[in-house]
Amino acid sequence: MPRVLVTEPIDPAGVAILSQVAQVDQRHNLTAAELQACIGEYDGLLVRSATKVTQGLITAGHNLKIIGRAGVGVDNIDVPAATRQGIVVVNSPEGNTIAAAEQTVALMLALSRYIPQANQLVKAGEWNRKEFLGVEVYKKTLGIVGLGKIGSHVATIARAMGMRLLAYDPFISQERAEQLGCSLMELEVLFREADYITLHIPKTPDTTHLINRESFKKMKPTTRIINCARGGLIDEVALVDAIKAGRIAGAALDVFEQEPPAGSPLLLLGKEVVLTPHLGASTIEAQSNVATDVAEQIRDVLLGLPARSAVNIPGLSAEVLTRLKPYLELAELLGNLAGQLAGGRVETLGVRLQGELANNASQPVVIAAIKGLLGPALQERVNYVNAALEAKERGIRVVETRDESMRDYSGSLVITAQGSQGEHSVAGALLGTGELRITSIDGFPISVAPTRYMLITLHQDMPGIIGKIGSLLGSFNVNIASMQVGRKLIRGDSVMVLSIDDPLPDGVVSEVVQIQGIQDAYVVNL
Ligand SMILES: NC(=O)c1ccc[n+]([C@@H]2O[C@H](COP(=O)([O-])OP(=O)(O)OC[C@H]3O[C@@H](n4cnc5c(N)ncnc54)[C@H](O)[C@@H]3O)[C@@H](O)[C@H]2O)c1
Ligand SMILES: O=C(O)CC[C@@H](O)C(=O)O
Repeated sequence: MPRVLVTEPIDPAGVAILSQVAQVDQRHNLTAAELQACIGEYDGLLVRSATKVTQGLITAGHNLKIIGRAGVGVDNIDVPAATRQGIVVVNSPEGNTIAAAEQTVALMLALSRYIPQANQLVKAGEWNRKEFLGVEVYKKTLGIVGLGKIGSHVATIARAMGMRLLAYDPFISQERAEQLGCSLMELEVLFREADYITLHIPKTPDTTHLINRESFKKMKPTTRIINCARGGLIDEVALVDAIKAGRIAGAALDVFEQEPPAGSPLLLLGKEVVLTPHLGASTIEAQSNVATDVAEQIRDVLLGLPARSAVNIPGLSAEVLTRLKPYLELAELLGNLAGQLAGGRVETLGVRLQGELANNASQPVVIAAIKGLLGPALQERVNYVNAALEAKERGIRVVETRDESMRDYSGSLVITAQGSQGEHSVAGALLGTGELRITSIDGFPISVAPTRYMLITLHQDMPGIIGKIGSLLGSFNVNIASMQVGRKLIRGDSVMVLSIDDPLPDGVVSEVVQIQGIQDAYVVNL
């Protein structure tokens, strides 16, 4: 039974799902060294935001097939390292959207009305009403940075509270922003106009310290900032200075550059700041959603099924996968065959999708062809996660073309491998029964069911040549299961495909190419 390690508390619903297919170990307080020492025993790893899934941990996780993040942000996971190792990384892109948006609005109101500080004083027996004269959000301007799932929901709530909405998101259309009642604008303008600024973007090298010392200079002294997205989007030292200097009015933070923010000067500020310990996703509903979502994907991947929200492999719905699955097998087979015919180093892989395939999601088919090409060299180290990266790192150019008009089969594929020893192309299709057929080799039409061992020759079509090959193989005790010849012209160049029952013994090919009329011969093991 596969083993899954869960390193942070998750909803029991997730554990129940994982337990259907795996032995689940919940070990929540492992140090980095302890985690490193035990990760090699596990097929799956499930984390939230606190576990740092570093390159070192991934390398030590040599049995890992999947890493699940019970939440949205995968910035605590070295996704490129996982991809290189062929490990699927999944998250729950929508499970905690509402929770994070509601926490944002709660922080905005708490900050405006000093609720945490007032609560603390009342509990301490004080009754001080003058200290807590707040501000209303009604008719104030909210600047939303990042109008994705959470930013959009914040916009919907804020609009209902009577706020004017500005947004900065270079990847969102004007039309979408208008639907949400937001005016899209440049960040500098948003800084100048907003009374509240809320961040809903991922942390990337581009967004780190997006809000910095210069940004605060552009804001109004009444501006309040909310960060319920990721620590590090705001330069915290500059933020503390800006608040102390009265350059802005305050900040509410759920996330920090370092979590927990031990020793941070933020902790010494007064009622201008409200701080929560990364609680954006901490609702019963969100935790149930994300745990279920991610556990289901881990279960599926361990069962050999696709993951619906993989961040490093194209996600496929079960319906699309059922339709594409035979074509993925075909693409892998043809990629493998073309690579073996080309021999040597392949520089360009051509993938031509024809007929109904040309209208389909092509990326998985292309990846399958690459996987087939690299399979003989990399064996099980290449999979759907890392195939494209492996090709890129080897400098293999992948060229995809489409031809919807090709109707000889409902869908067919032509894979061309061009490299140091020349170029070979193979085509294939599915029969109505779903069986795979190789339908041409180097443009010579054939119809061959692929088998494990094959001998393929390029030769001159002439009387007696088939007999000579048959006798030669017989003399090596090789049993021929089937044989087919494809030619364009009588007595012209032709291709012959022999399916054989066992691997071809050493030395056969060098004798085959001695036969008069044989131009080349290839041993293919699929
Ligand atoms: N505090 C929490 O517990 C908590 C919970 C959930 C999500 N989050 C975080 O909230 C953030 C947003 O999550 P989401 O689900 O809305 O993500 P999302 O992918 O739906 O939206 C992100 C948006 O940011 C935009 N964006 C990317 N780079 C940008 C840039 N440089 N400038 C402006 N916009 C940019 C994108 O176009 C996208 O619209 C993520 O960082 C996520 O990790 C935090
Ligand atoms: O695990 C959590 O509670 C935080 C999740 C949140 O940061 C996310 O990105 O989804």
